[in-house]
Amino acid sequence: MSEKILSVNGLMMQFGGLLAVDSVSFDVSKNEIFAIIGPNGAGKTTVFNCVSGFYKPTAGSITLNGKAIAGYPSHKVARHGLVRTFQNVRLFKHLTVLENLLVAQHTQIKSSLLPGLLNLPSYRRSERQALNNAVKWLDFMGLRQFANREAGNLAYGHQRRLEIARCMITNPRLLLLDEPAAGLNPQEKKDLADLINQLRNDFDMSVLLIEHDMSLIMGISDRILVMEHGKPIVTDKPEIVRADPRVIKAYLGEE
Ligand SMILES: Nc1ncnc2c1ncn2[C@@H]1O[C@H](COP(=O)(O)OP(=O)(O)OP(=O)(O)O)[C@@H](O)[C@H]1O
Repeated sequence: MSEKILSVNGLMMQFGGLLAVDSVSFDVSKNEIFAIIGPNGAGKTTVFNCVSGFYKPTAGSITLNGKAIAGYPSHKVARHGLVRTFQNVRLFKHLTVLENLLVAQHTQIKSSLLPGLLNLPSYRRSERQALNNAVKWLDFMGLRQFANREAGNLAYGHQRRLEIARCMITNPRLLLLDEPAAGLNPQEKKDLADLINQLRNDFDMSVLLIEHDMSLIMGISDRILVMEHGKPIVTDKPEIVRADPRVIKAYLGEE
């Protein structure tokens, strides 16, 4: 577990007079599940937004698979193999479940306009491939029976799984999950933990996640970065983080 997929060094993000992220550095290795935790307002989402291209950091470097990506827009970051989910599920709610997975692939299909207009075999082939891929992911996520339902009408837990499927269908090297357990019931949380582990094991990728659910985090993370007031406190294995007096102090009164 040594090859680095992501390296963040000296990351800073300032909003007016507020330093929301201050000197944050960490690496995510190949096949690693890496979590960022911390009390509300610690700067976790801001780190995510910088890494995934939604914010241009004030300072610091972000390297994805050897490529410097700080300041890249999110679609370009995605093309380099980093995709993310959001705290509030973001799907095309009026499209069907299947259509959501087809649309996700269209950002990747490289065919030019002409083959599509002329309905050439190369175009039909890539459309067929996209459909097969979508069905594969519906099966994997246990969502096939909902293929033709509007995404916005799915149960919340299923919407979350669809959002993850929409990320996975682009074959990411690094998947960012922003509070994936929020709003899930205990059984769905357990299924989510199994799913995250399975994705990491079966698809040769890494996972970076933010989560408030401590039992989920402690159960699945290889390493955890704890932040407080924009600053990193400690980065280590779950059992060490759990016993660290600085972490306990940061969380006092929260848990
Ligand atoms: N776009 C923005 N403009 C101004 N301030 C912001 C912006 N985004 C975040 N902040 C501020 O930066 C700080 C860190 O916020 P951030 O959302 O990153 O924390 P967090 O650790 O993700 O919190 P939570 O666990 O509640 O989601 C907060 O004080 C927040 O108000």
